[in-house]
Amino acid sequence: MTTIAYPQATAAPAAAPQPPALELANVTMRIAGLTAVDDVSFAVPAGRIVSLIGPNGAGKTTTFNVISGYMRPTAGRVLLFGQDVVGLAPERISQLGLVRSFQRTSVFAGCTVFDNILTALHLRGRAALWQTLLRTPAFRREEESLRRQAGELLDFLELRERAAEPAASLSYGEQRLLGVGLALAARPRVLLLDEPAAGLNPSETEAFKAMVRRIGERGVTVLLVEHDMHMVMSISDHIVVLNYGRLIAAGTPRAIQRDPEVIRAYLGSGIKRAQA
Ligand SMILES: Nc1ncnc2c1ncn2[C@@H]1O[C@H](COP(=O)(O)OP(=O)(O)OP(=O)(O)O)[C@@H](O)[C@H]1O
Repeated sequence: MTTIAYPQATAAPAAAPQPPALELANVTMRIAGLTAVDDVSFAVPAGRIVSLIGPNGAGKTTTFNVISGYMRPTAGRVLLFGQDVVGLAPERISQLGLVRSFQRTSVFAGCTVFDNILTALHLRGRAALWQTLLRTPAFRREEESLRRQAGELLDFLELRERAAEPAASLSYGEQRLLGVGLALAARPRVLLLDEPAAGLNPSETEAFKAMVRRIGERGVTVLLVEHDMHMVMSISDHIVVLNYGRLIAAGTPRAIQRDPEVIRAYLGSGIKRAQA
């Protein structure tokens, strides 16, 4: 089990130890005779930004699928704040606070940017169907509150100016930001981001990096799969490296950039770019 050493926050001596936000313990996933994830263990402490990197086919997406409940691992445990979530449906895991934002944009293109966020917030709303249908005072109060939250979320995403426009009119980068906004509307405690920088131009990547940092500052734990090493090295508190399904290294960005096995397996000649 790879233990990730973080500087300890000062805590009262008697405080009960907090479980990590997410922990994988000896997770193995065999698919059609191939071991896509091979006895992988790592922990993601609450409130940190951790990246999962490795060459194509290393098992990153499969690991995400196992964590989020889309695949049941052949062996091992996945603990969300100490609770084993193996065998739970993805929707249940999402209700427990682990939300995944997909590689492909998933916005409702024909709706306005505001309505996209409002709809996503409604999915987590508390009003019962009968309250919604009858438009009871409780429903109207909740609607007002959700509209206010949608505005706040758009401020957070720096998309408020585009609120009234159809999502389809956003640039690709803005659509990716909105896609993360939809995931944030589910109020995640842990957010999984699958290649958020794929296809973004450099300025869009910068905007995305800033947003991931802001998400982390709000106390949301982030686990990121990403090939853009500039992004990974600049925003991660910690990095976990997979190769052929096995964990080959885990450490700070600085340590990972100097790890001979990681350089050999993945960073290779890209190391200079990653350090730049
Ligand atoms: N549904 C599947 N059926 C068969 N093989 C699969 C399936 N999903 C993943 N694999 C195999 O498992 C291995 C790990 O794939 P995975 O997609 O998890 O890697 P990855 O690190 O996410 O790669 P990439 O960076 O290219 O997205 C690969 O050899 C892949 O071909």
